[in-house]
Amino acid sequence: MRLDYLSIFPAYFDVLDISLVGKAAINGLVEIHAHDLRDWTHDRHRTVDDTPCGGGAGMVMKPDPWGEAFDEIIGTESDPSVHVIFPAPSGTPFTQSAAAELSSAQRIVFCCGRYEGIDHRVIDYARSMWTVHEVSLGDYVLNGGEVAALAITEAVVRLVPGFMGNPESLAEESFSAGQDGLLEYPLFTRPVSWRGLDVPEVLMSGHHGRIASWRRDESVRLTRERRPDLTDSDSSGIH
Ligand SMILES: Nc1cc(-c2ccc3cc[nH]c3c2)n[nH]1
Repeated sequence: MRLDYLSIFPAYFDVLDISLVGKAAINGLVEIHAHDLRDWTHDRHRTVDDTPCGGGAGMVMKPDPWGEAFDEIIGTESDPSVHVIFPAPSGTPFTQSAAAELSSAQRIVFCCGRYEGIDHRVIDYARSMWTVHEVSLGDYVLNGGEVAALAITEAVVRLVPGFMGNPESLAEESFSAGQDGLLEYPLFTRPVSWRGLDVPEVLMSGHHGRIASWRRDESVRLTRERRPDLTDSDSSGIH
């Protein structure tokens, strides 16, 4: 899997060399390429923004640098196997199932906006050429797309076959299919007693049936408390 990042702050992605994603890069599972959008400007000030047509506050990212960067990084041929991701507050909420789908992609290009956003024709052009995803991380506003791109990268790459040492651990995580789309149950480890707080006895019983039942009940309880929106979804085991 090749991952490209287009941003006016490409140094945001240096952290990928440190994290587990960096390990995957060393193992050849993923290739990471960060690019400075200003490399595709031609004026002395390396301008990437301009005032919004129709007025309004702030600045909008000009289409020209994006188009020239696309030409060089992706190419000028249409290819639906290339996934181009635009993080945006107006995007479709990013989910674990979206991460799972993207984990089989061979190429993902992250377009990280700044200012008030990117000229919409950039997205329209990308849609005419590649598979485009406008995604939101959640109902809050960031200053740009970089942090969202990092979060999406981690969610996707950890699902790439061969990345996780123990793929079985993926099955029990929140939102995973193996968890029936429920939130993960509380976790405990040694010491059994810590500052007057004890591990639930059932987990020390060695009775696997009771442990499984306790964990299921806790997942259902937590999901009902914190994410009632998940309790009606087809993937959840509760209705
Ligand atoms: N979920 C979420 C995405 C964003 C986001 C994404 C891109 C840009 C570009 C300028 N501001 C941005 C904000 N905020 N919150």
